[in-house]
Amino acid sequence: MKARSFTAPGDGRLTEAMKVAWQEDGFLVLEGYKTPGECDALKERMTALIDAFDPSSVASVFETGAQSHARDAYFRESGDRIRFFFEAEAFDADGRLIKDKHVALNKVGHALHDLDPVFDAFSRDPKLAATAHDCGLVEPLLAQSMYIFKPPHIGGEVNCHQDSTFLHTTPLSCTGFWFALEDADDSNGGLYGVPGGHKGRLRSRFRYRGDDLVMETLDETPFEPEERHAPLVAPRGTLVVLHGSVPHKSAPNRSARSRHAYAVHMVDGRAVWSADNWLRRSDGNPMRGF
Ligand SMILES: O=C(O)CCC(=O)C(=O)O
Ligand SMILES: [Fe+2]
Repeated sequence: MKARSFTAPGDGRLTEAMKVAWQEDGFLVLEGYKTPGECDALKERMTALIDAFDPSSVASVFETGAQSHARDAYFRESGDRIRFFFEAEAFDADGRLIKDKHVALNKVGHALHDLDPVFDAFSRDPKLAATAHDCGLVEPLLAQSMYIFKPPHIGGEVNCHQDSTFLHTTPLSCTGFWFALEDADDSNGGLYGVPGGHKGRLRSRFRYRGDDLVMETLDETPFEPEERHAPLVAPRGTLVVLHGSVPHKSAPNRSARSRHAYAVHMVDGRAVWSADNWLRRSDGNPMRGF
């Protein structure tokens, strides 16, 4: 069954019905949160960033082969930079890029919100500060941002996960703010979430153990079966708020339509940030709020 959705509040403040849905479901679908013009401006800005990006400048990073040190470092250092990650199917068996770069990327991350003025303004919208507050973040800090492409035909699946796995605090506080920049549904790799699944335990943590990045199991309980996953149908402009413990995923995109989205993940400044999180920022460059 499709998840419940609401018309976005003009000022970002949640109504009582929205607060109830957020508490019960662990996600909140707010249609029309951003205008078509705001969505298009962000897409145009990303097009310009890709125009300026030369894939051959990072060729070593995308060489195929099981363990690429360059690829690993490119990812690890991306916490306070703007870096470009390709779809696996954008390369042929010899590791040559066989798609135009504009339809070959999986995502760009993870500090667009700090480093690019257009993304900064989209992310630090006062309306979003009000929504973040009403979703329980008392001192919201913008931890990471990702532009997610789900390109036509080759857009990869995102396996079921909880976002607190990747951005851990004590107590847990990670909250995702995912914006559909294009219509997203079950025909083009749209999102799915488990209503009420945020009441379950955090299953794992992706963290440093010494110099290694590891996936540590915290709880063996499997994620809910397929039939418990509701499509989070999101027309362009929709904001989907995701509780850090709610299991969610997205399907591959085999359609001819792309499915661009932009996600900002926040944590609460009152919670203690886990120093062994994968996401690291250079010294003297702390996470900031609104
Ligand atoms: O856009 C997707 O496919 C996945 C997004 C996601 O998992 C997130 O924003 O937390
Ligand atoms: Fe996620």
